[in-house]
Amino acid sequence: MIEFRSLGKAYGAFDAVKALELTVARGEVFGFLGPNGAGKTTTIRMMMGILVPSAGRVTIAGLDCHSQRALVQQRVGYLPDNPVFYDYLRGREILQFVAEMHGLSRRDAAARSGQALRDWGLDEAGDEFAVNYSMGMKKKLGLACALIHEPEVLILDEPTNGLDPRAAREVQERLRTIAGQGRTIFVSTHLLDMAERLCSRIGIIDRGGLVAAGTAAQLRRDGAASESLEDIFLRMTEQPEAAVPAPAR
Ligand SMILES: Nc1ncnc2c1ncn2[C@@H]1O[C@H](COP(=O)(O)OP(=O)(O)OP(=O)(O)O)[C@@H](O)[C@H]1O
Repeated sequence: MIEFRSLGKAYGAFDAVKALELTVARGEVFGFLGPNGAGKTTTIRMMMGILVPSAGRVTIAGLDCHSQRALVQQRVGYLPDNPVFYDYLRGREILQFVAEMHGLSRRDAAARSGQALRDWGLDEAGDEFAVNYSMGMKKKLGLACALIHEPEVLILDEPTNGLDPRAAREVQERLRTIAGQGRTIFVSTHLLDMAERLCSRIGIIDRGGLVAAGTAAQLRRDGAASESLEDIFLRMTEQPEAAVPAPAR
């Protein structure tokens, strides 16, 4: 469903993403894990056609994410790492706008927006301007926008970043319900417990390169059942010892 073939992105001499080779199957919930600066957002932006790869390609349902990005965007729902809304629009109007952009009639868009507000617990805030929304409400509105056209693939960049534990739990529970509906989900996260609970397979990216991919059980060293996902993550993204500067004479 999602195929990365030698995908790379360089900024000058710096490789932000290096020769990424990966296949995500239809219906899979794939967790994309990596430390800060590993290349997760860069990869996701190439999937959405908003960054041009320096090498290789990524396809979704056989469509090239760069040259066929308009077709890809019809099939994909996307939550950016930092969703930005028109401050002077109300939550309901934002959903209506996004739904109509996806080709729904005004009446269908209104019905879908109302349902989305109820699904995400934003019903009472639907007529409030988005500028007044809390971080948690903005993320929920972003997820509702990503799902409004009922896409078969969801690409989520840090869906629980910046949320308090209760809001994070609510979002995770909704995502589990959505995952149960058979959609293909590609989700980047720092939250290892979320990856463990939500994802059928996990990929770990470090300094631009994919260092491992598999189920949590497959990633455990030599079948060490006691190794937590956190242990695996720390082991695979270990930094070389920092050079100790020579003492000044
Ligand atoms: N326009 C740019 N020019 C140069 N370097 C960039 C540019 N955009 C990103 N980078 C670098 O590319 C690397 C990967 O960044 P990216 O945002 O993809 O990481 P990330 O895994 O999403 O990190 P985080 O978890 O902190 O959001 C970082 O080292 C970043 O500084």
